[in-house]
Amino acid sequence: MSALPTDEFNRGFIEESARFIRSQVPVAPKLLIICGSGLGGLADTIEKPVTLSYDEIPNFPQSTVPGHAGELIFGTLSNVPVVCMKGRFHYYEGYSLQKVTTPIRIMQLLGIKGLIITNAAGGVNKAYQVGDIMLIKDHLNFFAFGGQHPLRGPNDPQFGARFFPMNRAYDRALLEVGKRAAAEVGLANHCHEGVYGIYSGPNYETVAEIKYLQLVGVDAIGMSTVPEVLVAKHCGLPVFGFSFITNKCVDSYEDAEEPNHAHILDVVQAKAKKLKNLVIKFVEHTSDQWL
Ligand SMILES: O=P(O)(O)O[C@H]1O[C@H](CO)[C@@H](O)[C@H]1O
Ligand SMILES: Nc1nc2[nH]cnc2c(=O)[nH]1
Repeated sequence: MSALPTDEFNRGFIEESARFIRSQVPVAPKLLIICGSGLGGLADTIEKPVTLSYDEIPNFPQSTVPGHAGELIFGTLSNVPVVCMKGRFHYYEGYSLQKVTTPIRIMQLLGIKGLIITNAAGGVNKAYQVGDIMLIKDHLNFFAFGGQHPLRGPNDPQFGARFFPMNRAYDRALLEVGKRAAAEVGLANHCHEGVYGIYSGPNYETVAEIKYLQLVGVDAIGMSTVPEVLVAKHCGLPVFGFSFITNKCVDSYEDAEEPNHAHILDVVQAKAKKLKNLVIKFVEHTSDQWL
């Protein structure tokens, strides 16, 4: 059995980060937006931005992946105080799942009331096209089937209960708002509802793995999101999430296409404006809920 990283279970460790952030930013955020690979541009829409670099914050992990700048952007969107994480952490970077998810707990201590989570993902569902978005209605946590969990270890009841439900992890009402917002920004014909699956990475999937994912009902595959959603749900935060489909997963040995991170970042860039508009509309429609 692997050793537990004890500092990450220590509330004082997280409180120290929260205290530092409080001393630097004038307004406490109500909503956390996590930007997926290449999606950091979502933060450009924030008004009166205040930037904190991850390396200034005590105990905060550092971004190591291209397309993840490593900055927190505080400000407002539709009058809602928000914080945008331009850069998230992944298990394949070498972080424990506890470390991957500490930002959620830090932000909860700062007073956030909800989470918007985004990612770049491969389209497993054959109907999905590059450039589509998938509103996340559920996930398949392959890590948990293997006994890997960010909440493994001592439970801190001040954050949440040891045993907690996940069957409504992706808020149904927020998902409906997301659908409406997508239609309003011209994405109706490129918008799906589906199941996100987590794969550890850092490699992309084999053909056999993609065929397996198709069989078990995964619509989009990535290397993130699930640990953060687990910790958000544990501490009672409503979650809205979407995947941006950056590549079609290869499910045939005859297909010579290969996924590539630089190309994935380019694909996100090409659709950046629409995705920003989607987030703006979503926050506009839900602002009352966070204030
Ligand atoms: O999930 P995000 O952070 O968007 O990134 C996705 O893109 C990277 C692979 O290209 C992986 O990190 C995968 O998880
Ligand atoms: N695991 C995985 N992550 C991705 N992120 C973006 N595309 C992909 C993909 O095809 N597979």
